[in-house]
Amino acid sequence: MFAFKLVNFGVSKRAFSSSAVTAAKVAVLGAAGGIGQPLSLLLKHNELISHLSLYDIVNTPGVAADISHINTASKVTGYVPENDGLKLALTDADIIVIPAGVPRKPGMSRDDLFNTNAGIVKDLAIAAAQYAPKAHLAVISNPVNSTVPIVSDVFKKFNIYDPRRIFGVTTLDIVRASRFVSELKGTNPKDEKITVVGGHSGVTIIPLLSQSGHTFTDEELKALTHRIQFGGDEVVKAKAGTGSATLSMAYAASRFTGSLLRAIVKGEKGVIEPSYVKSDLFKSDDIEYFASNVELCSEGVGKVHSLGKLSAYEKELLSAALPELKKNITKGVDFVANN
Ligand SMILES: NC(=O)c1ccc[n+]([C@@H]2O[C@H](COP(=O)([O-])OP(=O)(O)OC[C@H]3O[C@@H](n4cnc5c(N)ncnc54)[C@H](O)[C@@H]3O)[C@@H](O)[C@H]2O)c1
Ligand SMILES: O=C(O)C[C@H](O)C(=O)O
Repeated sequence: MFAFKLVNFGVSKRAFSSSAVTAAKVAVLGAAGGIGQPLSLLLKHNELISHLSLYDIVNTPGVAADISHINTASKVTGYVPENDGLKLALTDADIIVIPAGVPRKPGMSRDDLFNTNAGIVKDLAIAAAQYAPKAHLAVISNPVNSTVPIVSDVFKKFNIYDPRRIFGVTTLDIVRASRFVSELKGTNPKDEKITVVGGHSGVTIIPLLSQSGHTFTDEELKALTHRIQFGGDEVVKAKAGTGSATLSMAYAASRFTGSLLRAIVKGEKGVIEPSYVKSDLFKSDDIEYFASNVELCSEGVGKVHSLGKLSAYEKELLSAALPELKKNITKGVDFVANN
């Protein structure tokens, strides 16, 4: 039995009213997990966060107590399900980041996680719809291609759906792509701006290396593309049954959340992050969600960028991705319709 179910550390008050946001409450759901802990640590350093609200089904009081000792200004609270923990974690949240759910083991696809994670994400989306209907949601839980449609369709059922506020976090694909290209070209990864579009699993991950400013041999292009598409598998294999990417993902999610905060809290213009969002880019193929560069604004999604000019190879990758993406989206939509 925990000595306390709800912990509330720190003294700073929520620093904004609905009309003038100067800092935000960010809730992390799944905060005691492999991603949740380092993500919460990184978010504690973000000065645009006034309140970091940590929720998990276990161990959150300890994580919150630990992080709360870091000498940055934000308040940290930790919740478990008892005593209305989820409601308290979500109430007044401006951004909800969701890394709750099980990770892959070697030999599994992200879609193999669907049976467990779809229900977790659906329940958390229902709670978000009830307690923080205006929040921006950043979904990390896999399979992202399906969990974003799940959140969206739950919100439609609650009549609070605003597609500008729901994001699938695909930043890790871009982080990896820039790192892998820099390793090959001997450049600083920070200078590499690699566009990756599509979805977040295997063949649905489409790196647009023709737009990178580099030239590659056919062999390099195929090897790089494969590594970017299956970078997650590289980590799953190396972790040998103990999980998937957590630290690089925490970095990626912190970057994404930081960008969103700059847009919604500071009103900064021209903030572009790749993300899997409701998109009209492939509407004619009956595909409702697609990852591409997204310009963020105070309402969330500002402008969904088009893909630009594709090489013949990238057009082939796109043709392989679209049917898989459609299948993943339909699976999420059907889950909400039937459960
Ligand atoms: N989008 C991406 O690029 C990306 C990258 C890496 C991992 N992931 C995915 O993120 C998810 C989490 O990965 P991880 O390594 O942190 O897993 P983990 O098992 O280490 O942590 C998951 C946490 O979720 C918690 N949890 C389970 N059910 C919950 C619920 N109903 N409410 C709140 N919390 C709950 C668990 O208690 C656990 O602490 C996985 O689905 C993984 O595939 C996505
Ligand atoms: O590979 C996984 O299952 C986790 C994540 O989606 C990743 O890309 O690392």
